[in-house]
Amino acid sequence: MADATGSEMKSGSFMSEKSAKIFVAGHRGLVGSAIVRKLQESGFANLVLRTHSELDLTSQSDVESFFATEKPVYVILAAAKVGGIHANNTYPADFIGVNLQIQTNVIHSAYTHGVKKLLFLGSSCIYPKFAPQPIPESALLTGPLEPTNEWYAIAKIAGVKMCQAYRLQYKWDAISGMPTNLYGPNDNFHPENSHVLPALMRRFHEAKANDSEEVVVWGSGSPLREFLHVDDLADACVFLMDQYSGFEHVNVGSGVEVTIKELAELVKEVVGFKGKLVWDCTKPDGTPRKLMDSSKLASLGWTPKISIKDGLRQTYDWYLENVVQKKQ
Ligand SMILES: NC(=O)C1=CN([C@@H]2O[C@H](COP(=O)(O)OP(=O)(O)OC[C@H]3O[C@@H](n4cnc5c(N)ncnc54)[C@H](OP(=O)(O)O)[C@@H]3O)[C@@H](O)[C@H]2O)C=CC1
Ligand SMILES: C[C@H]1O[C@H](OP(=O)(O)OP(=O)(O)OC[C@H]2O[C@@H](n3cnc4c(=O)[nH]c(N)nc43)[C@H](O)[C@@H]2O)[C@@H](O)[C@@H](O)C1=O
Repeated sequence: MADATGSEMKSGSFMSEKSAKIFVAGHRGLVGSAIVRKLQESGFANLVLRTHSELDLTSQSDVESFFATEKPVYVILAAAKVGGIHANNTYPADFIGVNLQIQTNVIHSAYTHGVKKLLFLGSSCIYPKFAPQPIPESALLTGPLEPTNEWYAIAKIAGVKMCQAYRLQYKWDAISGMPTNLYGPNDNFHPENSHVLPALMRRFHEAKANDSEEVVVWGSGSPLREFLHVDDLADACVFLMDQYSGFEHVNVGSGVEVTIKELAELVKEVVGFKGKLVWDCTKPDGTPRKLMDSSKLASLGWTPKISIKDGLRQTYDWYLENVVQKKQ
């Protein structure tokens, strides 16, 4: 039965529909590739996948014809313009414009072509810069955003609201998950445009390989960040597809936060770099802290499994095998 927010609280059908056609948008990215691995491991055999060059999700007409032809039953939207603090700060028009286009096209066409359920992925940056910690879902739109990523955050907030609006008006099952900072296989290791964890992994690796004495790390080292391995996130996404059909977005975090200085020391140890760290305080720190309150997801029955130490080792092994060795 639907409640006042249009939420059908019945659940549990996704896992029993292993042959249903599922469109994972962004399947070659960090998150999309982990979701594909998880779905395949769980026995889903009818995935429909398109690379960016096969289907540009910013094109409304191409997205429309894709949905009209393929008619997927479920959609997981993991395609977006994504980057770290520098990329967000440097390309604000792309971060707001491309993300609004992708999510508007996919959400609207999915609804129009009879998709049964859609999962939209936002980010912890939707919350105010000085939100209460840990940040509950109810903190959304209660204060000003962090300026380094407000353009991206506004697009993501619009995505959450679009899912809620379609649920209210059409009783359509669109849900949103808000992941914390993620890492793992298929991350973006670009030296400037990536997130902190892959950026440092690459910088320490290259410094070790070149016998450099020091590595530059951005900012003061004092900001706190919560990291979740992407395989845990993928597991949570499948769990939400199966078990959650509510109006409100759901935080997906690990509950474990470290300072950027602690993170740098951890990555340095995993990589085996023996030199020193130099802090570049001309670079922005961004938000001081963004620990998510993931108690709602825990009360639904999901908790993460991968510790940051294990996750870092696994990611560094993946980086050595798939990035370093392939270049040689
Ligand atoms: N990484 C993180 O720490 C976090 C990520 N998230 C969210 O998770 C989702 C996935 O992020 P993540 O996997 O890290 O990002 P990635 O950059 O690793 O992957 C994004 C994917 O989207 C595809 N894509 C981008 N633009 C288009 C387009 N116009 N048409 C078709 N495909 C496109 C990319 O293809 P191509 O590379 O070929 O352009 C890529 O495969 C995003 O919604 C992001 O906001 C949330 C919190 C933290
Ligand atoms: C997931 C989230 O990611 C972004 O927000 P962020 O958490 O601030 O992202 P970040 O990983 O880039 O930085 C985290 C911290 O780390 C410091 N830092 C040190 N050295 C490097 C470094 O070499 N690269 C980067 N990128 N940061 C560095 C950096 O100065 C900052 O203090 C959003 O824009 C948005 O995309 C979003 O939703």
